[in-house]
Amino acid sequence: MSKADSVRAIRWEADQLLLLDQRRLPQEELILRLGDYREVVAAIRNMAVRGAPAIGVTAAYAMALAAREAAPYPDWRERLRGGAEQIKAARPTAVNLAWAVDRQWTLAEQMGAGADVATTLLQAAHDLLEDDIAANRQMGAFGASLMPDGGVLTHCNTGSLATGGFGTALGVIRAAVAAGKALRVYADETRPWLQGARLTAWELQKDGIPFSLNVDGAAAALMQQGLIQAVIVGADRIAANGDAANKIGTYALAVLAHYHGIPFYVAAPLSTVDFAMAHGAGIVIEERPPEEVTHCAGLAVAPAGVQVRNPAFDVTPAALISAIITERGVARPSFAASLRELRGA
Ligand SMILES: CSC[C@@H](O)[C@@H](O)C(=O)COP(=O)(O)O
Repeated sequence: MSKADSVRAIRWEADQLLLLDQRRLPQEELILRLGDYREVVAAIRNMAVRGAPAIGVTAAYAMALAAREAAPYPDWRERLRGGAEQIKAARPTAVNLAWAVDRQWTLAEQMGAGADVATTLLQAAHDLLEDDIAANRQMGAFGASLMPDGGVLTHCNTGSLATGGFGTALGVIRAAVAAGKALRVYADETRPWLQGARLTAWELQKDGIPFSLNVDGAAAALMQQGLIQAVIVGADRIAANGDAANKIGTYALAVLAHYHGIPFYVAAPLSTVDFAMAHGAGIVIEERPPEEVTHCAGLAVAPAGVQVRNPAFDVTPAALISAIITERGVARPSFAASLRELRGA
């Protein structure tokens, strides 16, 4: 496989959706071949594919598969609507999922009798994948100059694996390195799924970008030691006022960055902004199974029967965010007006 900035974790081949199984990385590059939208729903739910933009693109392909199944029947619209509801329910927090399903549904609804809904939705999914990569490259172009010569802390995985390709926050880091910035990445391991240790480290190593991996709890000490000059993360849903939901632990980093006077950046496409949601308090936070916390690689690390809280995301208040980097430019506080302007409303 080539450098990780061009890794394609989501592909369409021989009438099937191919997903690089992110649960198996970095040990194994296993490709899942899915021909039924229900299998795709399971892959989103069980984290074989994850990351907000990647989930959105995958959901668009799931809609194409559902359309292919429904198309021969006179009641294809009802069948497709049933599929759309299942796909939408796979995970609740990343707005890109519902956004992609709604886009595909609207397209299908507009089609007249005899139209080839399956082919149309498949082409729309291909377009969404290419648009996502283009958006990431644009974010990189807008965000590179914000990156310092120095330490950049990031959380979770926001790279090629979390998107159609290239990445959001990791895309900005890639673009900054390509532009000659002498930066070093500090990657949080990101408990409990270890997206930082397993996925971000895999991508950075493939690209030859200088980095080190740290446990999540080390972030404060790294900042105290003067090693971090900026924090950059992705987002799963950004409210209209700029409050941003992202992987659990992100809010803690924003508080720490504020205390240490370090800029805190969010990089996300405009499809991650939920303009219908006024504040972050309305964002539904996914609560995942307790075993993700009580077990590590199948081994129990906590006494049996303990009570667990396992929120997968938290919400960083807009007041702690220095800038939101999008494919149309950089939004600055106050974000409500700045984001609306970028959207073009
Ligand atoms: C470009 S990805 C942005 C976010 O989706 C990412 O930071 C994140 O929180 C992913 O969570 P995950 O639970 O791995 O899907």
